[in-house]
Amino acid sequence: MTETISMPHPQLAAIAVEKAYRKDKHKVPVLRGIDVEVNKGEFLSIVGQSGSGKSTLMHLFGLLDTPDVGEIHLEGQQIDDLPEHARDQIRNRVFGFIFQFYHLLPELNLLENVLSPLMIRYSTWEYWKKKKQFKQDAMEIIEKVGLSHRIKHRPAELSGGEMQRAAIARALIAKPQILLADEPTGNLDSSTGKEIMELLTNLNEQEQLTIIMVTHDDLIASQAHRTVRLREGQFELLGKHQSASVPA
Ligand SMILES: Nc1ncnc2c1ncn2[C@@H]1O[C@H](COP(=O)(O)OP(=O)(O)OP(=O)(O)O)[C@@H](O)[C@H]1O
Repeated sequence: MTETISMPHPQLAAIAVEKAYRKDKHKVPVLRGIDVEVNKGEFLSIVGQSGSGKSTLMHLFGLLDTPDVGEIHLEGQQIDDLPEHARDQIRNRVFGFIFQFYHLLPELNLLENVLSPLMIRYSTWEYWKKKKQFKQDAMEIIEKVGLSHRIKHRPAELSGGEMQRAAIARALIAKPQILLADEPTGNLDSSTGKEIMELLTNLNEQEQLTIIMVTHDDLIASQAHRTVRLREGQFELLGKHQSASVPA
């Protein structure tokens, strides 16, 4: 009798994913058969030339868009074909997003920005009932990203690095399992970028937070466990970095 060994599923996977956009009457292929598996606790970086489809792939992972062909799986289950409300729930509860230009709300202070995902997730009544706990959680996260001295500041009163830290705190308040970071250091000088990378690496190592990061910068990319390069709509595997261990 042959014994079947069931392998654990990767946390997130793209399977034979294709995506094209329409420009005038033409179909412009961007992703032409992407296969990638990401394990829990892994830090993956995605590099590639401008226009190679990095953000498109992140949008597909985070259920902000759907593939034309292929599937996105979470813990072995297809998620790209779920009804919209189920996709919304997964997007809000599983994924955290950070972007190159932070996307903080200018009229809210830092603490309010960090709390904003919870204001959206819960009804007004539920939010007010749990507000004390939420505020305490937010203060802990703000301390973790090193911004306790800035809670009343609005985004315009923060530096670029501080705004990115605030955006990271806002992503963390919803306790995501996977952080999708699109050019998180793209708007920062190199030493501030290094500090943000230290913060992301700590979150990955200490909290087993899975991170998928898009970057133009090979040096930044090399701090992840593994880098994949998008070229002509497909992945060119670059392999594991020597310096970091990849969770099984
Ligand atoms: N909504 C859209 N409609 C039409 N074309 C799009 C759309 N989004 C992206 N594209 C096109 O798809 C291609 C890939 O875009 P994408 O933003 O994924 O690339 P990228 O690798 O992230 O680029 P960059 O590094 O410059 O941010 C580009 O040619 C872009 O113009």
